[in-house]
Amino acid sequence: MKSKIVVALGGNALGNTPKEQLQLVKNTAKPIVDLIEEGNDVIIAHGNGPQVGMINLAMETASKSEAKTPEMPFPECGAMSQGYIGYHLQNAIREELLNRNINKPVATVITQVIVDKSDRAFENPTKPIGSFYTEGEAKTLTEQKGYIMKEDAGRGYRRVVPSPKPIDVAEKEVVKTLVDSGHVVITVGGGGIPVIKEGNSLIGVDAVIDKDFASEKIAEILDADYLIILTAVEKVAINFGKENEKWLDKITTKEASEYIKQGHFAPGSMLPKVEAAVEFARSKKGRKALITSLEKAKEGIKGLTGTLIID
Ligand SMILES: Nc1ncnc2c1ncn2[C@@H]1O[C@H](COP(=O)(O)OP(=O)(O)O)[C@@H](O)[C@H]1O
Ligand SMILES: NC(=O)OP(=O)(O)O
Repeated sequence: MKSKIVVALGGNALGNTPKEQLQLVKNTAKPIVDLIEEGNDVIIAHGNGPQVGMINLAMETASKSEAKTPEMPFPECGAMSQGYIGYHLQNAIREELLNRNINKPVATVITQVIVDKSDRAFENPTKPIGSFYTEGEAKTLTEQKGYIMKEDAGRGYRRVVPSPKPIDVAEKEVVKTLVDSGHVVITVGGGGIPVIKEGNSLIGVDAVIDKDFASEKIAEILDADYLIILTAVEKVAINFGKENEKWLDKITTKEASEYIKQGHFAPGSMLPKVEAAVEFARSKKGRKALITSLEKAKEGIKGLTGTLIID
């Protein structure tokens, strides 16, 4: 049966450098085109943590160097990350479609996502961006650049920025029109460029929206049947990494909420995925969310693997 599917791509779908990304998106395009080939309408969202951090640091370093390039505001760095990732992704998907003789246009929509300027997240930066650093390097970055650095799920230190919740998608009508006319759309890249609404103006703010929450928002707006969050693990686990680790096949939103309360999911990594999945599955009868790996997406949608979250 044909479904409308929002696919959220994690860090492993894109890598950390332009060279790595250009290579990795070729693989990323395959499971996406598998879903399209089976007749589904597919909308693609993706993260931008490493990329927006890289762009911001590079622009800041260049502006303070002898080159004296203009200072680049943070929201513009977010927009650059959407364009750069979208460019690679749309070309890879276009090529994979053509290789399978599927004639479908692919486009990236530069997407702004409206946030609340009084969101408490602005007072408590939590979203990791950029590269990983040692504790010593992190201290130096705080001293030299004033960055707030935090330990990221046992993987090293990263800069953190505020991560407000998405309220609405400014370009939603454009995205709907494109999807309804059979186009493959890449949208809410990096969670969308965070903006606040002031009268008729949309004003960019220094933040990074979590792509799992933004993907959930656009999936609701588009009345999608499925939210598929693709990451580095095939399934979600309770007691992750412990002796009594248990991989989950199918859970209800009630069970998932209980596991969230018990602290089974790492903040900034698995927690937003499970929270977004629960929100989507609860938003309308029949909606389902699936968390699985990029490689297993095709099997996952057939119900053969992954963690399915239903209400
Ligand atoms: N309970 C859990 N079950 C499975 N994976 C978990 C869990 N808690 C933390 N993780 C880790 O979270 C990672 C996914 O988060 P992350 O790498 O930040 O996501 P993204 O794919 O969006 O970049 C997994 O690869 C895994 O290492
Ligand atoms: N914007 C965002 O959520 O990026 P990551 O998935 O790379 O953290």
